[in-house]
Amino acid sequence: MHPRALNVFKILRRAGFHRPDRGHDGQVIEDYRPGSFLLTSPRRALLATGERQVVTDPDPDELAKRVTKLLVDSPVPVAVGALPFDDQAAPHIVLPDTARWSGPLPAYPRAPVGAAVSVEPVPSRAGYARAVACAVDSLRAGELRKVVLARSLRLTMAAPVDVRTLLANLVSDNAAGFTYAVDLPATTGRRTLVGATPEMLLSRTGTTVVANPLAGSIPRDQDPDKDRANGEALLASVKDHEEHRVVVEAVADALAPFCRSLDVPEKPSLISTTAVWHLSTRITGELLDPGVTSLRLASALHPTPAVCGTPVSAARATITALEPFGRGFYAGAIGWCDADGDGEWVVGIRCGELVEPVTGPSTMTLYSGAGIMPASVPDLEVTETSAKFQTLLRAMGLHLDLT
Ligand SMILES: C=C(O[C@H]1C=CC=C(C(=O)O)[C@@H]1O)C(=O)O
Repeated sequence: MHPRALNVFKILRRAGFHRPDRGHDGQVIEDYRPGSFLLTSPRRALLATGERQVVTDPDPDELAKRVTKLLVDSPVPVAVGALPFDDQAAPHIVLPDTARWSGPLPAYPRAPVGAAVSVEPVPSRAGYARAVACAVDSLRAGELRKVVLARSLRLTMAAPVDVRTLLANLVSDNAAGFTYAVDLPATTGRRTLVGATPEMLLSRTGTTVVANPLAGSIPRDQDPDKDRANGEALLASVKDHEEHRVVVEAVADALAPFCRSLDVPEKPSLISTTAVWHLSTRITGELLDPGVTSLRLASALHPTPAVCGTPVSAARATITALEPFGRGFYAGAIGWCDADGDGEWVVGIRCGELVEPVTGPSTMTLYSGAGIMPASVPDLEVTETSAKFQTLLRAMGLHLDLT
C-alpha cells in the first residue's frame, strides 16, 4: 500500500470508520448505546456514535453545502441524522465521532423490551375515522388530490425501554426493511426515534440514484389464502393504484431536474412486510451533476406524498388541521451521506418516539398513517393504520387489541 494511503487508512481505522464495501464488522446492534445512530438495510448496517458537530440549516441547499464542506476535512467522513416532517423544525444532521459498517445483520434471539402501564390512542379510533371522513370531503371538493393522515398511540412504560433489544427484534422481524434509531434534539432527558421502515426514500451511489416509493396498502392475514387474496385485491384496487401514482409522479418530478436519465416503471409491484402489503415502484436515475449529494437529493424529495400529500402546502394545512399532535420527526427522512456524496435515506415511518425524561416514566409514542384519497373508506383506513402499528407493537412484545 502507498505510504500516504496507509496513513489515511490508519486515521480512518482510528476513527472507527470503514467503507461499506470494505469492513464487515458485525456487532453493530450489540454495540448500540443510547445516543447512537443506527441504520440497517438488507445489504449493510451503519452504527455512528458521538456528536462532533450538529448541522441544522433549514435551507436544503445550505444544509447540503455545509455538510459537504465539513466532510472534506472530517476524520470520520460520513454525516448521519434526520430531516423532520414538521417544516418549522430544524434538520438534525450530525458529524459523529465514530462510524462503523457491517454487512447484513442476522436474526437475533427474541427478548422482551418492556411493558406499558397505559396506552392512550390520540386521536381515538372514532376520532381518526372522523378526520378521514373530513379529508375525504376536501378531496372530493377538489382542493386536494391526496393527503396522508396519521394517528398515534402514547404508551407510558413501566420501566426504561431497552432500545438495543427493540432494535434486535425489529431487525429480526424486518430483514427486507430498514431498521433505525436516531437520537433527536431534546431540551432535557433523551428523545430517540426508533423504527423499521419498508420505504427507501433515496440512495445515491456515484451518479446512480434509486428511489423506491411505496403507497397503497392492505393488511396481511394469518390465513395464507386470505393473505394472498388481500395482496391480489391490492393489485386490483383502482383507488390504491391512483394513491400510488400520485407518489411516483411526485418523486419522478422532484428527481427530474437533477437527472439526465430517469427510469420510471409503468406499473408498481407488490411487496410485503410482516404487517402489510404495499404497492412499490423502484425508480432509477443518472445524475446530471455528480456533485449533488444524497443529502441534497433527500431534501428535494422529502416529504413525498407517501407521508404528506398533493399539493404539498394544502396537504400540510389539512394535516395540521386534522391531526391532534405534532409529527416532529415521524414521517421525516433518516439516513447518511458520505464525503463522496453517496448515501441512503429512508422514510421515517413504522416507528415510535421514545421520550426518557430526567425523572418520571418513559413514554413511547407510536405513529401510523395512511394515504387518503377521494374514494377512501374511513373504517378501512382505521384497519390499515392498526395493522401498521403492529411493526412496533410486535417488536416490543405488546399485544394490544386495536379493533
Ligand atoms: C404514512 C405511512 O405509510 C405510508 C407509506 C406506505 C404506504 C402508505 C399507504 O398506503 O397509505 C403510506 O403512504 C405510515 O406507515 O405511517
